[in-house]
Amino acid sequence: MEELPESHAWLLDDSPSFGSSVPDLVPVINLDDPNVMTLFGHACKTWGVFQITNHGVPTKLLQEMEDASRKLFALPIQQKLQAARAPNGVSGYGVARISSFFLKLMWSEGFTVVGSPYEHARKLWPNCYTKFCDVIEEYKKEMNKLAQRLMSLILGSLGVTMDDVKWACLQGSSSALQLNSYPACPDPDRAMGLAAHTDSTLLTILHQNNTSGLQAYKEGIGWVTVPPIRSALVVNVGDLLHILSNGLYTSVLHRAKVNRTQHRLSVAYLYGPPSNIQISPLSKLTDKGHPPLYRPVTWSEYLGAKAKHFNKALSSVRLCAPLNGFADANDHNRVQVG
Ligand SMILES: C=C1C[C@]23C[C@@]1(O)CC[C@H]2[C@@]12CCC[C@@](C)(C(=O)O1)[C@H]2[C@@H]3C(=O)O
Ligand SMILES: O=C(O)CCC(=O)C(=O)O
Ligand SMILES: [Fe+2]
Repeated sequence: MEELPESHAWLLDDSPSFGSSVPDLVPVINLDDPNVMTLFGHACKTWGVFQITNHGVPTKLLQEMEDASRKLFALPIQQKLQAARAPNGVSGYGVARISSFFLKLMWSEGFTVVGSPYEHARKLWPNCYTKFCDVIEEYKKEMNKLAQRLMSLILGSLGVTMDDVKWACLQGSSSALQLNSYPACPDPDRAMGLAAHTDSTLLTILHQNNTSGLQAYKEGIGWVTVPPIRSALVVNVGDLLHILSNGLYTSVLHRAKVNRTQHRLSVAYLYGPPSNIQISPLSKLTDKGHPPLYRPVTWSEYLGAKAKHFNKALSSVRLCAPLNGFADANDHNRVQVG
């Protein structure tokens, strides 16, 4: 394709936007650093996004996941559509589910895995789906282990232990895997890979291939690129952690831009609590002067709120107006989202 179709041309007015020469960089935290807990707390408070190194996930597995994803998106469209996400379903192939909130189309395709990948993988490769499924299962296992470790550090940085949060040690936490593909685009400045959003998770662990595109929004600065670092994974604070920390750690608004020459791939591990556990601000963080700002909500209920209200979902579970008069970061009224 030589020209961007009008259906995909976004009217973007989001300056200032910084590339790699930002005055302030997204933190990169070495998990072996003796100060890791403090560094996590600071990054969650000031950015809501950071990169981690020495995370222990085998490089080979990250590469296998990337290869499996590339293989999937390289299939002919008719074959991918065999595994299309059902209208009210969550798993399968399709456009970003937030697409319905925007007039323009995004320059991307996705594949979501909730639970077992077998049903959809069989439709993609009727005779050879085992390798794909094995990689997905192994990836989910490693990511779950890492997410529990990150959660323990994040709770620690809030002065809380995993024992204080009864569900945190429970097996059966819910998760989803989102494979994203952003083909090279003839007019990347006017296109949008994945529109600005926050994740509904506790936290998201993102692996991006060697092509930049992920941007995070920082109050007072604007859109900042999160550069791909080969050995690093990106961690986003999601809306449920925002609620759990009573707004101390803010869920990060982020988006994916596209590239003129390179095909970009990313794999997001969306980590949440067991689906029917009520999440509310930690009692250790609230008192008379700091009342709980959000009502208890389960992950399933919150995903429903997100599907209905999108960027107003966090406000929809808010109990009282913020004392400082500012809207929630997620009520990104000042940031153009579509
Ligand atoms: C668990 C989930 C979070 C998610 C909706 C989903 O059911 C599965 C896909 C997830 C994802 C990935 C891309 C961005 C996002 C906003 C979307 O449209 O689908 C998130 C959803 C979310 O965090 O709300
Ligand atoms: O592709 C990216 O960098 C972002 C993906 C993302 O935000 C998501 O899957 O939720
Ligand atoms: Fe996201």
